[in-house]
Amino acid sequence: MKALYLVGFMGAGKTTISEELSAILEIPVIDTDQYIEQKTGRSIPQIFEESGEQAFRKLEKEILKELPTNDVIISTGGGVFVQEENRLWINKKGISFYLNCDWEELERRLIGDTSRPLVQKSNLDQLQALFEQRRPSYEQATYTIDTANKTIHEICIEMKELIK
Ligand SMILES: Nc1ncnc2c1ncn2[C@@H]1O[C@H](COP(=O)(O)OP(=O)(O)OP(=O)(O)O)[C@@H](O)[C@H]1O
Ligand SMILES: O=C(O)C1=C[C@@H](O)[C@@H](O)[C@H](O)C1
Ligand SMILES: [Mg+2]
Repeated sequence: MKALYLVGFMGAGKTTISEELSAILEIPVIDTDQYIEQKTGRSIPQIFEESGEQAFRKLEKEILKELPTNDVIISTGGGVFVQEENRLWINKKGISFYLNCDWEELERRLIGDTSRPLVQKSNLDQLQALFEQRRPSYEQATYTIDTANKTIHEICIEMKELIK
């Protein structure tokens, strides 16, 4: 089976859902953020701080092409699918799922977060503007999954039905 890529904004549930989907489908999962941290030995906030966002975007682009493209679930960082080159790669090599979540819910999940550099440096209006700016990119995924009022398990079953 082609790789399944989960895409969407910070807090949409990519990491959480990919872990449950991995257990249901019995295929491994790779989280691009965790992969970059392991590969570089640095945390994402550290990479942003020491090398800047552009260096992080370059790393994302590089590692995407190192990852397997069969029998795997890839949970992408929130900015991966925004870069056109990455989008083209993902949609050519695999099946992408946009986890669509309304802004009010994302805001609730992101308030107080200390692990995401873009949340640290932006106020809520700026984050919402970034979300709106990125939305047309996310909408180019193979499938859009509306996650509102659904449990993680329900979302995974919906995804499973789409690929069977
Ligand atoms: N369907 C859901 N119902 C309830 N809580 C959820 C749901 N999906 C995600 N969450 C919660 O939202 C939070 C953010 O989820 P997660 O870290 O998986 O987002 P992400 O999309 O991987 O973000 P990032 O792009 O920053 O890596 C977690 O606390 C998770 O438990
Ligand atoms: O949406 C983004 O640009 C990001 C999302 C996270 O997954 C991390 O990749 C990082 O914090 C940047
Ligand atoms: Mg994540």
